[in-house]
Amino acid sequence: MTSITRESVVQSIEAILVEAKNLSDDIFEDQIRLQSFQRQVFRLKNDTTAPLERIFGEICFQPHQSTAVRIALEGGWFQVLADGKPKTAHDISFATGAEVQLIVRIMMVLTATDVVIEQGYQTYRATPLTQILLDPGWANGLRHFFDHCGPSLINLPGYLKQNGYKVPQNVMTGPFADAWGGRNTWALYDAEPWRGKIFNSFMTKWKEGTKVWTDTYPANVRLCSSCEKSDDAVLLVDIGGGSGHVVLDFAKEPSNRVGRLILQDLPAALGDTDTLKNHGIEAMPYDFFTPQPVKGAKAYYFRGILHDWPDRACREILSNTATAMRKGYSKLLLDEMVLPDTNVPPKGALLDLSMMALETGAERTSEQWHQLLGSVGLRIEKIWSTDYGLEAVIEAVLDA
Ligand SMILES: C[S@@+](CC[C@H](N)C(=O)[O-])C[C@H]1O[C@@H](n2cnc3c(N)ncnc32)[C@H](O)[C@@H]1O
Repeated sequence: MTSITRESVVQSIEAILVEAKNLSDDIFEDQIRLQSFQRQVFRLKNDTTAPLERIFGEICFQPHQSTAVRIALEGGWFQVLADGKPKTAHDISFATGAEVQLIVRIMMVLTATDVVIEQGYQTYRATPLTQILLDPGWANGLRHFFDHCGPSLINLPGYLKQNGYKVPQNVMTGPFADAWGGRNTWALYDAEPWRGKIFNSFMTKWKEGTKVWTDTYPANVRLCSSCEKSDDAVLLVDIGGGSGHVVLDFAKEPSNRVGRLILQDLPAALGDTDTLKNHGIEAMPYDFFTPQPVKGAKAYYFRGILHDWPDRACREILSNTATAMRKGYSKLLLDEMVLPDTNVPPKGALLDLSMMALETGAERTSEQWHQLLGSVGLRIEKIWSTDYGLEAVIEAVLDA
């Protein structure tokens, strides 16, 4: 372990300054540079915090921070701050009915962690964070991770110990089912549809917050130009596409209208099929653990599906697709993360743990993707990727 001295702190700050000068004018525009800068700032902050302080000031108390945000969200307190003007605990109490002393105690956590600004004595102001949580989609993201993933995460250390510290492989007996009375995520959403709505609303929002897959993958060159020219020809099947936000987006581009577009999911997830029909998209109930009924499409597209499942289930899903693919013509497209082998950014690492807790799934490295696809007779032609692989499209074909 290298010891931290005043000199090494000064050197780190100088290195950070160089990184800062390399940021683009709009710092959020170039994510690669921003993440490299953030990593150095994060490391300096950690290096200059005593280890005991890190354990008891940060790690032990992370759940407390999310709990405080979750309470304020559900209590409607962020709504009261929405106009950007300072509000007292009494104002929030008057608007929401919460007791003043409770507001003061929870706000103490939120101001200490910079979620809310403390403007003066028992007086609070919104931050960009609280403004984001006013959006129902992002608020549902917090609900999803806290309410659905939370119990499974808290259960995970005991679950893994009990099961001999092995990667969970069975979704029916995995950590989520163990924490939720034997139900996996999809069974829970089925039994309590309002939870499924929370999840779907978050997924739709999440999609808005990330790159469009066709920014990473040149669909025009790789798919549209070689799609068969006949009325029956299927250009793209979006499998497990939820209510269809991705395929609807894809359909808006006239140059993508060179073949049929099909959306598949479980019946309950398909949503409003009239909107789809109006955009010329066919909605088709389909369970991806059964053989794919659409044969010989140009592309079979999965977004954020395989990271939900352990390897054995993925092999089943992929085999069901591979049998419908036409050799030398069809492509399998996986819109997924491809984790770097080292220095995985926090977003990738923490999502991987969420996938284990939520669905017994995993984020995968390039080698893991090669192995998984190779095991069912598929070959990766190219991984199209940006942002350290956190946005990637894996393009595969039937192996020779
Ligand atoms: C993480 S969401 C991804 C949704 C969409 N692809 C997106 O990126 O927004 C997983 C999707 O898989 C669907 N799903 C789960 N089990 C399925 C099954 N057996 N057959 C088909 N779809 C399934 C869910 O209904 C859900 O829409």
